[in-house]
Amino acid sequence: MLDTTFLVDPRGRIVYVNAACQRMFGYAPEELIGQLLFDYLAPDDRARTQEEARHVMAGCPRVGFENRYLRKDGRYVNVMWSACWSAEDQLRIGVARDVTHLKRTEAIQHATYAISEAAHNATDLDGLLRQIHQIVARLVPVAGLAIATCDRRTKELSFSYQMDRDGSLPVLDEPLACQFCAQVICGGRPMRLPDTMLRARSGEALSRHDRTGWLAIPLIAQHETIGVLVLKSDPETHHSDEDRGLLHFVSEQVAIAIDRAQMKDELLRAARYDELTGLPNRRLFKDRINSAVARCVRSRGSMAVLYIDVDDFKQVNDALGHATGDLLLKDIARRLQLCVRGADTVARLGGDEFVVLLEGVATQGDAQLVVVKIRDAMLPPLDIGGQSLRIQLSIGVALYPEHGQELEQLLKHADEAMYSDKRNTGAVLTYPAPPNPIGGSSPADR
Ligand SMILES: Nc1nc2c(ncn2[C@@H]2O[C@H](COP(=O)(O)OP(=O)(O)OP(=O)(O)O)[C@@H](O)[C@H]2O)c(=O)[nH]1
Repeated sequence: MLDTTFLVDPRGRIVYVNAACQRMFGYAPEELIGQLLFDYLAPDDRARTQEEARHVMAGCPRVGFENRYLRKDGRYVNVMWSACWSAEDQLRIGVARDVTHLKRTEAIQHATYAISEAAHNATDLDGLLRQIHQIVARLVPVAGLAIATCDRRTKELSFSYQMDRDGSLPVLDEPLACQFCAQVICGGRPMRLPDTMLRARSGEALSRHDRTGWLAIPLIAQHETIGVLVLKSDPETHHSDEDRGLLHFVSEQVAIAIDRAQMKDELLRAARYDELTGLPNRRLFKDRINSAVARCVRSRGSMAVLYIDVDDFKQVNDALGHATGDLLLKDIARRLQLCVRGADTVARLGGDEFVVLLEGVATQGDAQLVVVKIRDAMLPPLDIGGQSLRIQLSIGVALYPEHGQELEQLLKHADEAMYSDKRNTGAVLTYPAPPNPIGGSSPADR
């Protein structure tokens, strides 16, 4: 028979079981007869199974109750029961069907569906990784989970997500974890953290804590390894071959979901940030200034906009090359950011033009304090490949509401003020710090 038939007395003791139990539970009939069936139950399923047995013994035959038992080899078997009570014999008659395979298929289907739903609904990569943790934890025993992802451009590996069961703690110390993940990426297949690597870290015999199991599965999307899924398991519940099979299958869906989320994040970032400097671009700046205007209208607040242009920047490109010009722009962006508060916005409009949004600044005098700070920050020359570059900025200020009550008016005023500043100061960009202005550009020329 494919199914296992049990006869169980009112106390739950097995009175009879057929030979099919050997295949399903790993025990021969003589090993089970006389034992309590309850003792073989998965601990999590005990309470509801007792409840179900009471029901059956009250004279309600049932078909379709499911629970799990621990086999002799330590694996779980999923069982579906048909059971009834014989009052005459004072025996519970149960026919057990092995539905482990069915359950596994169901679990894979659920996980696949849940992952694609999470990929669809998650607003960002962080949210997606949190949901993936929950989905994996429903599939196999997980004490903690980490996800390492490769940077698309640099190919550097870093941990984008690490979480223990209790919601805290980095999962594995970082250098060891990176070394382990690098090995998994090279091998291209799931791998358990070898004890030798743990010993190399602790330098002695492994403690119970160190015996925690670590299983890493490469995340492969479009034939490329994009990261590694690292699972922590308690010393008592190392992942079985079946768990590994499940994880291997699910990891393919996880990889696709992460790949898509990364791409979406990148597209969103590219649409809002300047690639060279990492500063907000014109579009994001407009959003920020519009929100700031709305806040000012509500709270009768004030703000200032600084329009900044690098004097004679073209000559850096012409004389020292575009790459040097790029480095200079990056350094200017960095220095500008150091001059303002976290709540302020520094953005690059394009080329050598930057803007700064200073919320809560009401007067020309207050804005000028920041202008002076910025000019001071640009005083130290930048050293690029032995070239000492000095720069000068032209800066124009517009105040809300004095010079405009909306974005375009404010930018126009600040731009005009910047040109007026350029006319007044003249260009003094020098490299490698010679005394004369470059290229004969005089304020009158512009
Ligand atoms: N290296 C580099 N140069 C850029 C980039 N974007 C624009 N530029 C260059 O920046 C220069 C901008 O020059 P302008 O603002 O027109 O002129 P300028 O030399 O700064 O002169 P003034 O503005 O009158 O002081 C042009 O040569 C552009 O080609 C960039 O991303 N990297």
